[in-house]
Amino acid sequence: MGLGEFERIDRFFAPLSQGAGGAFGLTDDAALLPEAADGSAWVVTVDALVAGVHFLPDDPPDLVARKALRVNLSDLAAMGAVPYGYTLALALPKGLPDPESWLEGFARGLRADQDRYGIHLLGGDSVSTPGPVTLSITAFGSVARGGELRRSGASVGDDLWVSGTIGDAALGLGVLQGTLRVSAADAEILADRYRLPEPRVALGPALVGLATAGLDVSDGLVQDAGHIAERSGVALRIEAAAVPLSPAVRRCIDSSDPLRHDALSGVLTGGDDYELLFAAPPASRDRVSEAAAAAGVQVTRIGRVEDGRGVRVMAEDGRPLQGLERGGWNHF
Ligand SMILES: Nc1ncnc2c1ncn2[C@@H]1O[C@H](COP(=O)(O)OP(=O)(O)O)[C@@H](O)[C@H]1O
Ligand SMILES: Cc1ncc(C[n+]2csc(CCOP(=O)(O)OP(=O)(O)O)c2C)c(N)n1
Ligand SMILES: [Mg+2]
Ligand SMILES: [Mg+2]
Ligand SMILES: [Mg+2]
Repeated sequence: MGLGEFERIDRFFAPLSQGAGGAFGLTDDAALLPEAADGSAWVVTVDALVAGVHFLPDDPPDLVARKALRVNLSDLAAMGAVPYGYTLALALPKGLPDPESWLEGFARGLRADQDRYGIHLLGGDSVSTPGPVTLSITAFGSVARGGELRRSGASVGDDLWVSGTIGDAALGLGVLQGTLRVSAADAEILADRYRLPEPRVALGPALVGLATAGLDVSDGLVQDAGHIAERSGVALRIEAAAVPLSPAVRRCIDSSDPLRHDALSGVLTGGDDYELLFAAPPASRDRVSEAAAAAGVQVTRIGRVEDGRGVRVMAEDGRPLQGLERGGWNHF
């Protein structure tokens, strides 16, 4: 006989709440959040992940756990918030072959990233499902009141910046699904970036007071840029050639048929990047660079904010890049 619901909570989850007094060791009906620090506000976000939709059904459970946590930490960073803790709702298929070893790996992944990001599990729910593994994490963080980074606020003349590199994860998914062939070394690099995003937890808070608008790129650079454009009531112009690419992604693009834009459009619209896209005035360039250097993150200027509406991605010849109609992921 395997472990029941409450033994599973005791064994795998309660230890992850140690250190957060308000979690009561996961023995009560709900958790208490402490008072927000003076002048700070709580920030809360939730993202759900479904096997076969957000991760591959046979992805290792520790990486599933860490990805679920990290995509939420990415949304906190996008608001300029410092992470505090999280709750977890987990639905496991009754027919999962070895649920205890899956849970052991899953909890190990949570532990690794809790330690890395200095956060704790505050509570959750454990249920069974006739469907695929499904989980939802709600993450809490804090930001100086009024300092939160919104999608609105970009002004004509601002620079448009992005952190890290774009497209690795989307091409990594293609590699894992067998639709993209690359060298074994590049396959590993790209697949790793798909399975384990790097939320920009230090950069986000460092942009408070510098960025005029921002978000994290989850659905695809072009589509997510569209959210800033819409909420700010401006147009965004992106120079495709300026978008930062890792060497592995550059090799994919260089080896794809120059008459087709498959690899490049996959990069610009594929999503799963979890990089920060933000606007800031040209007068702040040096301070943005210093903030990024202090956060240990590369940032690149990829365009600017203009009068108008929508997103225009320009090719090197100065004409709009074609084939980006589907700007990113849409669930429905
Ligand atoms: N089912 C829902 N109920 C309430 N709010 C939702 C729901 N789905 C999305 N939202 C809200 O809509 C906005 C856009 O959501 P989403 O595209 O998921 O943002 P993100 O890409 O940052 O996760 C967010 O403010 C989110 O909180
Ligand atoms: C197996 C698999 N297929 C496809 C994708 C691509 N994909 C699925 S959802 C998504 C967008 C991000 O997920 P969403 O639920 O929209 O997160 P949010 O924008 O709310 O942060 C992408 C790019 C994937 N990550 N994994
Ligand atoms: Mg979301
Ligand atoms: Mg987001
Ligand atoms: Mg989305």
